[in-house]
Amino acid sequence: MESFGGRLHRAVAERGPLCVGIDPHPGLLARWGLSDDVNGLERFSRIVVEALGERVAVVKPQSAFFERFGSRGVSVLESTIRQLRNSGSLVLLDVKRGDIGSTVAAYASAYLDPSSPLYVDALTASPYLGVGSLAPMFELAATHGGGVFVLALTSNPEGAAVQRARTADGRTVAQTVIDEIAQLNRGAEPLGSFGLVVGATIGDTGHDLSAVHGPLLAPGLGAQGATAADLRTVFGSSLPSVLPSYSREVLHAGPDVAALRAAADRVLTECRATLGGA
Ligand SMILES: O=c1ccn([C@@H]2O[C@H](COP(=O)(O)O)[C@@H](O)[C@H]2O)c(=O)[nH]1
Repeated sequence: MESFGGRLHRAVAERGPLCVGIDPHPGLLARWGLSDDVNGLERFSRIVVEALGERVAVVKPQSAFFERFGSRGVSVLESTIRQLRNSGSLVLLDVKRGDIGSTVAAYASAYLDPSSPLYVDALTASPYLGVGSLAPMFELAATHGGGVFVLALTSNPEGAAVQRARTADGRTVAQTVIDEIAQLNRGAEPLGSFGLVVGATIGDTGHDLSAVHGPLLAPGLGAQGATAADLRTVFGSSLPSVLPSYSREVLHAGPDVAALRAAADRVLTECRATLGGA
């Protein structure tokens, strides 16, 4: 069985370093002429899958926008995940799960067990109950070739107060997360399956990402103000591991399928200009 890191490495080589989010904001549904209900949600998601599922390396549904419609919204999420998997893109569910270990084991079953209706290639996880509490996710991911992206330095300004606080040994909280994920990826080839979320908005924070050897998901591009050129400042010598992530910047181009594809191509070209020479 191929690891998630291996599958991601191949997908990026074939399709380019790009993750596009499915974030059906109420404002985007209105902009696309869709109703702010489950029917609008389903139509929105289908259009994104049709436009990008066969072209983009990774598609990242944002669970919150599906959950807000209750069980019918989660049902749309399940079918969107299925459609994406059939179209060939890797599915990264942005759901930021984290809890005590025994509950994390249930989250792991929900998202990383191939028999689950919400089975995805990878999910986002929160380390604020301790990175060790996420162990059941790491274990199930390793068993089934899945991936986990752990929040390290998030793109929102509020994150810094927690993530850049100093621990007893002088490292920041974020650096302890970075170092633990680096340990998990040791020896993995061609790329580890355990990634980090590092916002493209954060500037040069002096954190050392050089040993991570796993994918670095970079949200915050476009709508949150960061540009592809900012990736160089944030990631420095770790640029080759960066997976740039855009949601609204691309989704604003919809609902026209050709326009969505053109927007994804444009941001990919911008990212390649920075990452290409990395
Ligand atoms: O640090 C983080 C972690 C996750 N996100 C998520 O990414 C997208 C960003 O959407 P844009 O429209 O491109 O701003 C969204 O789903 C966030 O929840 C993040 O922005 N920052």
